[in-house]
Amino acid sequence: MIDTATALELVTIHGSTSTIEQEMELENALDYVLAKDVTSEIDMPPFRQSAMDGYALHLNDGVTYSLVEEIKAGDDTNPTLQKGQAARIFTGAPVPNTANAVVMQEKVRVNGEEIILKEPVDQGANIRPQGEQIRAGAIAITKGTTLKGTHIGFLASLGVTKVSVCTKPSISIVVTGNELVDSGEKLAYGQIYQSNGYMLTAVLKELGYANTSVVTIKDNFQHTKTVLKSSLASHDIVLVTGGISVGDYDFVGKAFAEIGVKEIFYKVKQKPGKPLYYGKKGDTSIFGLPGNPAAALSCFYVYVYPLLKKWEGAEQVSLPRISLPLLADYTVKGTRAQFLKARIQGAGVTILGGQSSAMVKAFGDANALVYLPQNSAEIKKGQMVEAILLPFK
Ligand SMILES: Nc1nc2c(c(=O)[nH]1)N[C@H]1C(S)=C(S)[C@@H](COP(=O)(O)OP(=O)(O)OC[C@H]3O[C@@H](n4cnc5c(N)ncnc54)[C@H](O)[C@@H]3O)O[C@H]1N2
Ligand code: MOO
Repeated sequence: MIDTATALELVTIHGSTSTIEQEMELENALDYVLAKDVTSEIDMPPFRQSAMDGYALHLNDGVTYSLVEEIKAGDDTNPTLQKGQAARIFTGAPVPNTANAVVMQEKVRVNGEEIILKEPVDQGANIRPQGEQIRAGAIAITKGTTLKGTHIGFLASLGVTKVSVCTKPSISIVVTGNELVDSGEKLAYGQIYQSNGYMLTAVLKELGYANTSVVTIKDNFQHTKTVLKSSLASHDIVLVTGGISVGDYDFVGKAFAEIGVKEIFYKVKQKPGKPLYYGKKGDTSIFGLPGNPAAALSCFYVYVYPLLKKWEGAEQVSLPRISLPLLADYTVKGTRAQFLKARIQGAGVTILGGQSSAMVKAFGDANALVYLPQNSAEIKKGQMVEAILLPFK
């Protein structure tokens, strides 16, 4: 059995990266990874901009200025102000080249066609210099960034309409088990509702991977081989759940071997997810995730997420990890490394109840997974632990 760090390293070494790029309208590019740097074609702001409603001044030594102009946002006027002259100006309006400060209207007294400063005004006050945010020709966002709403907002402000992004992988989810029944049907004794397929489809969608399909199969060797073969042939990534342990009806590992999947690793010293399998056939990666839903989800965030990100050429492949103090004592069961459903609150993190690998309920309250290395034993309140930040929490 290998340790968690080795398993993660093997996934990131062996995971393939797509070579296909596509041009995409900016508005459709949410959650795609940039395939090329985006360079700004304009200075932002494109002109010297007023940051306040007030008066643009050509500073002199006195406190009284004569009012000669009015400039609204969107106006294309650039009046010449002599020393001691002022123009009424509004937030976002172009500041005349001859003005060297803007004073907020609250800080002046208006007297007919004159304004009187209530306090001194600094040179350059309340003027956003041209190109203050970015200069034309500079890189706005680098290749490998996963585009979020914030990035789209920034690129839109630069007038970008199209971006070059990496294609997303097509993902096949194969759920195995004789006991599985689809929701909507009545449960007979010994049966449970199939949930892994719905769960993985939903968390993938949440992360921007919508090109997914689910197949449910019984614990039958021939059928397992046939379905896995066709899933591998038609997808970039295959996620199988269940049937990967050592039981007589766990056919997934044997099927992988027979259809020519190259095993990269099988079994990791971790809880949950001990029987995790990762292999490759050609460029297609395949995971054998444990059937237990919380184990499958934990392995998804720790190992599948970096594989997806690497496939897209992302700069940052793993979920971020931070160090935080534990808010209550925790006793570790067993010696394996642990990924524990946890909630970061304030300046610390609490390990939640319901840690069984069959129990997915606590994931609803979790915003992190606490990682405890092998043989952690007793962790005391206040001790620093590593927390993996879950996305969208
Ligand atoms: N003798 C041993 N038995 C087991 C070992 C072991 O080392 N020696 N490891 C245990 C560990 S740890 C895990 S994790 C499980 C993993 O088993 P499988 O991946 O083969 O999963 P299954 O047995 O098929 O299912 C486990 C559990 O999950 C339920 N399940 C499966 N698929 C779904 C689904 N799509 N939706 C909802 N629930 C699902 C299934 O009914 C089982 O209860 O093996 C241990 N055994
Ligand atoms: O490793 Mo299993 O996922 O503990 O139950």
